[in-house]
Amino acid sequence: MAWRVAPGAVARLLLRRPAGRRGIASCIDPSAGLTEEQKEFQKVALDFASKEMAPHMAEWDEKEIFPVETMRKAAQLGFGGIYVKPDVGGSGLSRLDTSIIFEALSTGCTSTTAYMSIHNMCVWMIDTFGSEEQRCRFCPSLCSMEKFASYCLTEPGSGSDAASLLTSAQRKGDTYVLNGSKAFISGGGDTDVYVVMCRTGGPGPKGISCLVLEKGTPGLSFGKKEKKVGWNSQPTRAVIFEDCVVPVGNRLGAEGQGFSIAMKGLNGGRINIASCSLGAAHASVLLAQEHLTVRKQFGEPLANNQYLQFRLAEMATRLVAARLMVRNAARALQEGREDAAVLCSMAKLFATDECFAICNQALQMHGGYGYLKDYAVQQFVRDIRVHQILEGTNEVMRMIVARNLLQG
Ligand SMILES: CC(C)(COP(=O)(O)OP(=O)(O)OC[C@H]1O[C@@H](n2cnc3c(N)ncnc32)[C@H](O)[C@@H]1OP(=O)(O)O)[C@@H](O)C(=O)NCCC(=O)NCCSC(=O)C1=CCCCC1
Repeated sequence: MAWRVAPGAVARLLLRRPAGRRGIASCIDPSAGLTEEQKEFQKVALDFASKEMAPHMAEWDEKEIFPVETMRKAAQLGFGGIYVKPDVGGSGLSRLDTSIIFEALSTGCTSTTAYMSIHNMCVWMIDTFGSEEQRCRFCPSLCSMEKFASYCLTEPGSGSDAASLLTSAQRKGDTYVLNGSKAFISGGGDTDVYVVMCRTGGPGPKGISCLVLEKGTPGLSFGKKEKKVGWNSQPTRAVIFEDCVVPVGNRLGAEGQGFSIAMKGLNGGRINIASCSLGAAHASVLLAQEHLTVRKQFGEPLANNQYLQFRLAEMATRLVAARLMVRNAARALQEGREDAAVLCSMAKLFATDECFAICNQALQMHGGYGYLKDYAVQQFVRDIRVHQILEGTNEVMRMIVARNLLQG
């Protein structure tokens, strides 16, 4: 019997309405408890993921294709500025709605959806902290994904210790002169708009400002395309600034507000990335479910093996727990609660760790087949591994939670 699974296997599983035994809704159904409206756009996102993304995810990964046209199609559905205000082209949806959409899209291609989440974070930052003129200048073409954005915080010498960044912006009349470099920039080189955290004042967080740069600015250049374990449908490059002249009118917020803007962007970013992990884990559970049912060993389906049944039950339980954490944090952020930033960190920590474990277990259940590129499960494992590292490592997430508990 041929076991090889066509690249469209995930799409086929996604299109099947998730159902448990005897027609009772599956316990991992992501639409459980949602409003009718949320179920509606979740369905739109799942359909898009299964028809427009899942059939191509292996090719985008293999050939390192940044699927610009597919993302533009997604933007026509409102996914280019999901939590951006409607007057500048956004969809004006809530953080919870956003999480539901990213979870659904990620089942079709986690790497592409993760880039879209970063893009959405950048547009939200401009929408929220920009002047009317800046909002009108940048947001419409970003929401439609005619243009793409990159978030530039990390530097070769500052990762977790983000407030020690060195890229400098020296004020000269109505302009800043920008010098320095950024590392690991998603979309870098292929995107049009760069949201850059840089130093306009003294050391520490209060000396940081946020500038928006456009591709084509003299002195703006890019490093080589990095070779990565996953996230291959989005390019990653260093971004280099050599005497880049940026108008003062491109600064978001006041001088010294940049670190706060960057962190507020990341609060949402962290639950968005966690949502992408949920999608990958959901798809992996579906793949494992199917494999256990179809694959026979010792004369019977693997699904009859109690050890594997227990592992599958654990995977489903961890998925549902992670989803609850993410949705709880999304609600807290939407309500502007004081504990929102810490809850976002807890959700990012829990969901990205748990979902990686789920995907990895799904791969294990596939035996040797799980290690073959013909099977989608390995791509979900490779794509979400990095979610434990970026938008704040999970060690930094633990630090944020511990600080909250011990320092008030
Ligand atoms: C938590 C952290 C380690 C911060 O520590 P310090 O002790 O230096 O700063 P501290 O004294 O805690 O704070 C300064 C001001 O900042 C406000 N604020 C902090 N967090 C937040 C927050 N979450 N929300 C709102 N405000 C925040 C804080 O209140 C304070 O302001 P105040 O003085 O009170 O007015 C921070 O640096 C961090 O988090 N690192 C991870 C970086 C990190 O996450 N990269 C990821 C880079 S992006 C990335 O990886 C990507 C990859 C793929 C593409 C997309 C991006």
